[in-house]
Amino acid sequence: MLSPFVELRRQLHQIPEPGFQEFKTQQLLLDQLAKLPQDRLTIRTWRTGILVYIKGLNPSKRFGYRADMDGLPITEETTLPFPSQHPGYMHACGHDFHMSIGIGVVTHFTENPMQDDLVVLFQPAEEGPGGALPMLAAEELQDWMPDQMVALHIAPEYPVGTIAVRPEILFANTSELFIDLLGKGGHAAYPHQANDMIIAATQMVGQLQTIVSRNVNPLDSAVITIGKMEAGTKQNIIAEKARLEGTIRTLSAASMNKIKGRIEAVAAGIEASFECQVTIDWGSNYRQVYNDPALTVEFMDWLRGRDNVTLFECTEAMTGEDFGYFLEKIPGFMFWLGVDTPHGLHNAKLDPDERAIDVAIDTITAYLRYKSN
Ligand SMILES: CC(=O)N[C@@H](CCC[C@H](N)C(=O)O)C(=O)O
Repeated sequence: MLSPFVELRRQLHQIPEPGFQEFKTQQLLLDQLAKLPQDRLTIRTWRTGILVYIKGLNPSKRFGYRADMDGLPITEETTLPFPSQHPGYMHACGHDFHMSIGIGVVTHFTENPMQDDLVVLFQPAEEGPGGALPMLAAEELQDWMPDQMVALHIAPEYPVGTIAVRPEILFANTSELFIDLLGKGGHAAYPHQANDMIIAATQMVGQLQTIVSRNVNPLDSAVITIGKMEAGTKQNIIAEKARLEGTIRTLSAASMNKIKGRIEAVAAGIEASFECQVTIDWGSNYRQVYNDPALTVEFMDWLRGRDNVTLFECTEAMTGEDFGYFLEKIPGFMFWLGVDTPHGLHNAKLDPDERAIDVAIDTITAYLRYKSN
């Protein structure tokens, strides 16, 4: 017999939706919350997100757990019997897990209240454009602001039962990167009368790859990835336009500024050498996920005393997370939850082990109860 939270994860898995369009997801979660005893619950919605307040027995603090809600534009290639029903979209970053764990935590505390209050936030648009910052500013959250926050992210590389975490930086600073190149289109047979943006864009991709290798201190990790490239209309037409889409990751704000400066310099060089126009849009930017050192060390010590989980002190990762914005305002931490699958995050074959859902619910509820007493 499946746990109700695994059952919910399977339902959520079938309806991945883009950021701020999580309409079916929101409704499914609201339906689930409506089935719970309501005496300790207050529920608010904000855009496609949900805020849930669970009143404690004798509260002096307010804890927070955050789950993100959106899916990714990936066509699923798993062999699961409950695949995505939304063509071209998939929960390939584990947000279906994060949400079902959130409902598990709410369910636990509505049935077995702790001393303190708890706010569980279902936050839209983590993959972009970013829901954390506007949710933090939302009127609906102001009188429910937690004193301490916790969140998790599934980790394909660790076995089920592993929790990986570290004090201080866990995830990188991020900036999206959108580059539009505008030249002059023309006939394939008359290249001298045109400015070919396919050549300009491919040269630019090559030059961007020199920034991390030549301009950033090798001991200060950084990444520039171009994940999408678009240009041209037909094989015998010289492309007037090209577009590059990517992301920048750094472990320091200073490196982010330096990289952005270098990208602008590369763009100016491309403009001069190809007689074209290059426009840069930095899209959405996320702050690093900075785990509060004292709370994280305390959590790690507490984990060492538990026999159903193995603690692993990990290194920083170049992934991004807008949960960093919560941690900038509210002390807390994020941790990795082992889900043991050979396929990484953002992979069309990602198939996390569902046994991790109960491990997470059990760990978070026990930790919050420990902190609340
Ligand atoms: C955990 C994870 O995979 N998060 C995403 C966050 C994306 C931020 C933004 N859209 C960007 O691409 O910069 C990630 O790609 O790390």
